[in-house]
Amino acid sequence: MDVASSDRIPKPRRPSRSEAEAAVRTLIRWAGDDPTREGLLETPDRVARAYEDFFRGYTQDPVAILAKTFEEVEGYNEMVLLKNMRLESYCEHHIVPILGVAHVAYLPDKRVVGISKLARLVDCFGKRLQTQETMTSQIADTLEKVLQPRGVAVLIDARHQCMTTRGVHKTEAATITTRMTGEFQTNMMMRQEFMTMVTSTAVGV
Ligand SMILES: Nc1nc2c(ncn2[C@@H]2O[C@H](COP(=O)(O)OP(=O)(O)OP(=O)(O)O)[C@@H](O)[C@H]2O)c(=O)[nH]1
Ligand SMILES: [Zn+2]
Repeated sequence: MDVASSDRIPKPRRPSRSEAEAAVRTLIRWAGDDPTREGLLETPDRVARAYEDFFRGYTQDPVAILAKTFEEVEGYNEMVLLKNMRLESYCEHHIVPILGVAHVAYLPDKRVVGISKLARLVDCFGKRLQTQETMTSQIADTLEKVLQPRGVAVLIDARHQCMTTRGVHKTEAATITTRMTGEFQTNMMMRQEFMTMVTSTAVGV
């Protein structure tokens, strides 16, 4: 998949800050409250600022995040796994949080990337309106395209507040999605090693 086409940075005109705040006042009225009462007066401003935080991924370039790589790793060519990264995202159907963890691994082909960049990549796609399947694919496909490793594995384990605080109210239900490429797709042992490492409890101090 072409990463550029899957990186859905929105193209429509961005509304002004005052238009965004007016929209929040409309939603407050729709919810049944009065946006002119004291406790709600500053809420449109706060919500606009919160949206800048929730959706900061639209201002980030996922390819640029992975631009800097290193080759001086003494020929290290085993799996690199960053596991248990907190994932914060937002359901594109209901605009409520998707919260969970992401595990990202790759098999380097000469080049490695700074490990924090894997976390930045997860945030870049997470902090947007998403489905879990889409962001799982976007993370894996960007790593695949930019780093050109021997394989990529991504697993996301998350709870959708649209299923816990509304709708079917299945509080404990967690959704797991995976995307495997290269040797993780073709070599069952490699896939199994990834799954074992992800589920093992050992954590460095
Ligand atoms: N596949 C997928 N579905 C999602 C994700 N996030 C939310 N959904 C689902 O999107 C669907 C939207 O269904 P609709 O029938 O259009 O909306 P709805 O009436 O609000 O659905 P309910 O949640 O069943 O009340 C629901 O089944 C959600 O559970 C996601 O990341 N991936
Ligand atoms: Zn939802």
